[in-house]
Amino acid sequence: MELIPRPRRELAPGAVHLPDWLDCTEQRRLLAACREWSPGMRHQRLPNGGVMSVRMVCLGWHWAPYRYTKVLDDGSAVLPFPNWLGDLGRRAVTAAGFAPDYRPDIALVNFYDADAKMGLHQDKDERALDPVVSFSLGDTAVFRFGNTENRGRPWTDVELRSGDLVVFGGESRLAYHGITKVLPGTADPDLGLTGRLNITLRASGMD
Ligand SMILES: O=C(O)CCC(=O)C(=O)O
Ligand SMILES: [Fe+2]
Repeated sequence: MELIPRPRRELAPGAVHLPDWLDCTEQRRLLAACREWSPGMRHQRLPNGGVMSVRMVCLGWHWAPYRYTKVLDDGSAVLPFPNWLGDLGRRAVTAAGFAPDYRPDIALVNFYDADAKMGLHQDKDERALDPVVSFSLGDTAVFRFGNTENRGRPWTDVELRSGDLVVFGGESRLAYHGITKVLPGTADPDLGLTGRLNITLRASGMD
């Protein structure tokens, strides 16, 4: 928690940053769940031959760049998307000012070590255009939120700290965004996480 509270901020129309949205108890609960999911974390190989620096595990639908599947490459089934995470997602979109009838069925759980980044990209493999919800835990990271046209400016850089919520939907649903750097050692030692976790929720629009 911050000594001086950071204000809620619109990053672009339809994109909102709510600092310290998860309290310490909720952060711990989410971290404990991530630890249960973490044995499935992998560095994803991209079709262009690159390998992502984050380690990722998916719930509900597996993101096999750049499409969603129910089965992983090794033939195992994707982990289930828990109801409580959907409830948390509904609370999050409501807090951000979006309609509460949100039914996310995908979570991407990303782990960033000190050197991991995520290049600017659009979340555009979903068939639905419901908002994306993002929760951050652990080390602070610099989140770049751009525009829907291309990877260039205008963009806004914002620090995401443990407990922060970002929701982007509406006109910003297909905006380019990414993580330019993690600030190692910035996590509250009491949380007990070295590195950063980010959990994004999406609605697939698929059965
Ligand atoms: O780590 C973040 O804050 C962003 C993650 C992200 O953009 C994604 O998983 O698509
Ligand atoms: Fe994304």
